[in-house]
Amino acid sequence: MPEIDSKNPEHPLLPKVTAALATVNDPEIRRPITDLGMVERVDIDDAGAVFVGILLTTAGCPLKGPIQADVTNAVSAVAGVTGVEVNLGVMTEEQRAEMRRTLNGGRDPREIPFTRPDSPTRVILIASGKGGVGKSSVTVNLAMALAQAGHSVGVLDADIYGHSIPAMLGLADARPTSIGDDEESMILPVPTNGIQVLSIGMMKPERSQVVAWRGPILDRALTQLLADVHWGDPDFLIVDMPPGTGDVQISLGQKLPNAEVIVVTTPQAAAAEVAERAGTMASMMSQRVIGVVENMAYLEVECPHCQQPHRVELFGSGGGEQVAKALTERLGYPVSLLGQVPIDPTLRSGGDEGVPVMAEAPQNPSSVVLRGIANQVGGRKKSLAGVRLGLTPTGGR
Ligand SMILES: Nc1ncnc2c1ncn2[C@@H]1O[C@H](COP(=O)(O)OP(=O)(O)OP(=O)(O)O)[C@@H](O)[C@H]1O
Repeated sequence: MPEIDSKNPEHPLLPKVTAALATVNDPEIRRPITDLGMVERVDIDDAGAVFVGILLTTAGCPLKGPIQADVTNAVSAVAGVTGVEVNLGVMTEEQRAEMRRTLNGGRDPREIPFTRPDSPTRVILIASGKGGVGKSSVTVNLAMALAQAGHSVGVLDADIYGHSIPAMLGLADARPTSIGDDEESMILPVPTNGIQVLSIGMMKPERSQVVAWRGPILDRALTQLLADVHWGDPDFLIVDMPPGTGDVQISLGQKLPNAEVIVVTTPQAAAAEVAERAGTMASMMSQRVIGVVENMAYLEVECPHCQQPHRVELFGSGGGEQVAKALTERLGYPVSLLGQVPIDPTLRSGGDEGVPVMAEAPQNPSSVVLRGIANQVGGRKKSLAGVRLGLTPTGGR
């Protein structure tokens, strides 16, 4: 733990106050503020009044309010403390560099942490053949269901054309915090609904701007989103891919050869055929397709005659099954249909309003199916099969 200055280091309350401060996590980094060098000083007077000096990474830190409140609450709860004053300051460039070193844990700052053989993170790419089939909706709600089941989850919106994840989570205007503004800077994903989120859309200076990256620039941007971001070794990184089989698929295929892929399709045969191509592409990049989600599978309506719920298959049927079967044959291992998500107006309105159905209506049929998919995905342990162990052969030349 970095040193904490104090006017009265022998004060009997100091160890208790320090221990209380160690229970406060930075909301973006999810580590104790005491480990991060954010507690600059703690002074305690004879009457038990505590003064805490906190250093933020940037003056405009969007979470300074919650940090100040958490510190006040934690210190107030210590027996013998009669008052708390929290002063917020800002780190120097040297202090920020020290924090980055702590967060990096000694690894090369340009290394993609998810390719390390000992990475605990399962990277799951949500892919589709066509746009508009519900890939982003599945990404957000699956991530939230995994988080609700107790997993730590990062979400990366890599859909350069339709980065809709921020709006779906009510983060349309959020901008991630950057620790430092030089070559070595580190970006912190935005915390919301128990998940950590970063989107290509958040890196644009303005919402209305179009991302027109291709080739090497796109490749570099994707590397940055994986390597220069403090993802903090979550259990899962769920990546919303652009539809189709283009530059991002190739680039992420090379950067994340051990990623797993879920293919999203709608029920009609034409969509299913395109979805098969997305699965085949993933396999060509040495990624493993772990299942298929059929979205907008049916609409449940109450029959005016018998008053029982009936399923209306608005977009046909069988697409998910067809993709799972075709990929099983083509890839030579079982690819199952993980679930059929019904059409749900709350899922749609929740996406538009920035409150995902998993938060707003966790008992809706669409939430129940998506939670079932999360249970299937989350129940499996990270497999080391096919993982490159990063061993360098010795001997020879
Ligand atoms: N099961 C569903 N029930 C009702 N509406 C849905 C459902 N799934 C998705 N939608 C709606 O369909 C639209 C497209 O969904 P979404 O943005 O998730 O698709 P996408 O495949 O990510 O699209 P894109 O590739 O363009 O980003 C959104 O308005 C979303 O709210």
